[in-house]
Amino acid sequence: PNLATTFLDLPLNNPLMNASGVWCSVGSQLEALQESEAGAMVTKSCTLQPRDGNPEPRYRVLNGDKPWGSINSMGLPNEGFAYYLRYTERHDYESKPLFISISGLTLDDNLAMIDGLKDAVTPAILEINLSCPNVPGKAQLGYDFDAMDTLLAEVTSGYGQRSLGVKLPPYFDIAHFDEAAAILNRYPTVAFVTCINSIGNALAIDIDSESVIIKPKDGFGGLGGDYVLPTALANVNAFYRRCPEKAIIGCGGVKSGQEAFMHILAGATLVQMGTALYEEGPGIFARVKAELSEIMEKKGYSSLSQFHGKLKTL
Ligand SMILES: O=C(O)c1[nH]c(=O)[nH]c(=O)c1I
Repeated sequence: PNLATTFLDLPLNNPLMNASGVWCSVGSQLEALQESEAGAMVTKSCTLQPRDGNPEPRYRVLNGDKPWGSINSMGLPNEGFAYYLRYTERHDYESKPLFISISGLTLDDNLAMIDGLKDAVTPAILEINLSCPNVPGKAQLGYDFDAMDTLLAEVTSGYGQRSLGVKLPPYFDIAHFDEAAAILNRYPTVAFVTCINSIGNALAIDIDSESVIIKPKDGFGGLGGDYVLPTALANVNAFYRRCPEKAIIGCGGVKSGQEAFMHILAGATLVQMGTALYEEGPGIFARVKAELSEIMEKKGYSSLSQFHGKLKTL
């Protein structure tokens, strides 16, 4: 089977990539992704200035030996926009496409980063993060539809005719799928939607210590991993159905070829891995590629397009 695909007219050897935030904050990690079997890669969401982020412990896998997922409240630690812009200038675009993720603390910061990017001669693809759940005092833009609309109006005009994408939080209500999609569909240069970011503000408890397990925010943090797969699949399919002109990138609960296959069936063109990559490292891409290929072989599919978005209903 052939795992090759295209995204915004760019060729990819396979649909797998990292989720922003995982294994992509510093040069050594970015180089490891560059060397890995990932079909594409994305940088850690950045702010205009470097940030330390929240106090540790701020990431934990949940339920010890049999982890069902992760909880994190990193707090947007990153090396600052200039660092990632420099990486976009030294990335090997022949080997795989690069996405750059921005998550400005203010609209002005987002516009300043957009300004820095729009003149850059790099073919990096912009993914704007509207869904960081862990910056104390900063509500998620993805849950404030007016603010999201205003940001998209400003950002798309600042970015001109260049295509870009948004990283959305999970929604849990059909009316919210409808409203978010209606906003996105008013911005034709928003060429893709990445669903989902972590399920925000979950709480993990350790009964031996009778305590929370991460330090920031009294233990509240974003949930990833197996826990979020059904919600991720729903968001991928909801936006796939509602935004026929846009590509969907699936993220959430992918740890093997099985979940990658589900995301593609639900409408994802590319598939991101976060928690599973954090735990296994960049070798995961070769493993999941092989697993996805094996599933396709068994089902008699020779290309992704033969089942992409072809989820059946009853
Ligand atoms: O806490 C983080 O840094 C973080 N953590 C997440 O789970 N999603 C995000 O978008 C971000 I910016």
